[in-house]
Amino acid sequence: MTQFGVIGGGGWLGKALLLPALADGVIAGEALTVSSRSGTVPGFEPWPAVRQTKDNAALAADADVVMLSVRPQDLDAIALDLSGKLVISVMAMVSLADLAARFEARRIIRAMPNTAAEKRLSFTPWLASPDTTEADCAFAERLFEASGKVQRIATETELDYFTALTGSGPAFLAVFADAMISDAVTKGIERGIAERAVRQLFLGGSTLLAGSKQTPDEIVQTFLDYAGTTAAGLEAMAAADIHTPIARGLTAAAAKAAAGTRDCDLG
Ligand SMILES: NC(=O)C1=CN([C@@H]2O[C@H](COP(=O)(O)OP(=O)(O)OC[C@H]3O[C@@H](n4cnc5c(N)ncnc54)[C@H](OP(=O)(O)O)[C@@H]3O)[C@@H](O)[C@H]2O)C=CC1
Ligand SMILES: O=C(O)[C@@H]1CCC=N1
Repeated sequence: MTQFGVIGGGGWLGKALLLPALADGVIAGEALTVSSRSGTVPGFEPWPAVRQTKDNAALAADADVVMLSVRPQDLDAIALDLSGKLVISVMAMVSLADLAARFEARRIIRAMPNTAAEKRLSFTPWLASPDTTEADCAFAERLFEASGKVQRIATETELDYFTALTGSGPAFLAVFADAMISDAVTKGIERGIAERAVRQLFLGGSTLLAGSKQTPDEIVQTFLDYAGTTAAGLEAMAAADIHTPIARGLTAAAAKAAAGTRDCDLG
C-alpha cells in the first residue's frame, strides 16, 4: 500500500483535499500520516487509523509520496531529503525548480486546487516534472478527482495564472457578492436578507452557468437581446468597464504567484 505523508495536511486546503479522498477510499486511513506544528488537528476522527505527528522527518521516512501543504513562508523551516519519493505540492509561489533544489526530489507534481475542494467542487490544474511516472500521475489524479475536476497542464506559467483564476477565484467571487450586498444595503435592504439573497443567487446562477450549453458570453448576449432590465444593468456595467478591474486583479494575483518562480516548460 502506498504510504502517503502530508506536511500541513491538517490545514484549510489539506483537509479539504484529504477528507473527500478518505471518504472515497482513494486513500486508506492506515496509509495516511498528517503533520502539523501542533501535532493534532480535528477532522480525521472518522478514520482513527490516520496517524498525526509533529515530526516531518519521521513522516517522510515512512512515506512513498509526500505532499506539501504549508504556507510558503513556513517552507524554509522544513529541510528534508525527499530523493526517491514522489513529491506533490499544492503550494502557490514555489516552483518545480525550487522544490527540486530544496528536497533533492526529481519526481514532482505541482497542483493548484481551491478551497471548494471541501465541497468536492475544486478545479485543480496540475503538472508533472519529466521524471514522474505514469503511476505517479495516476495517484495524483485519483487524489485530486476526489475533490473536484482535474486538468493536466503543460507549463508553470499556466499554473501561476490558474493560481489567480481558480486558486484565488473563490475570493474574487466573494468580492463580487460583497459589492452586490453593499449596494442592496445602501438601497435600504436589510443586510441579513441581502446576504441570504446573494448567497442563493450565487448558488443558483453558478449552477445554471455550470450546466448551460451556452458559453458565459452567449448568456450575456441572450440577456442583452432580451432588452429588458438585465440589459440595462449589463450595459451600465460595460460602460463602467467592468472587465478591466477583473483583469487587473487576475494579473496582480498571477504576478504574485509567478514572483520568484522560474518557468519550466514540460511540453
Ligand atoms: N487556502 C487556499 O485557498 C489555497 C491554498 N493553497 C496553498 O496551500 C498551502 C496551504 O494553505 P492553507 O491550507 O490555506 O494554509 P493553513 O495555514 O490553513 O494550513 C497550513 C498548515 O501547515 C501547518 N504547518 C505549518 N508549518 C508546519 C511545519 N513546519 N510542519 C508541519 N506542518 C506545518 C500548519 O499547522 P499548525 O496549524 O499546527 O500551525 C497548518 O495546519 C499554501 O502553500 C497555499 O499557497 C493553494 C490553493 C488554495
Ligand atoms: O492566497 C493564496 O496565496 C492562496 C493560493 C491560492 C489561493 N490561496
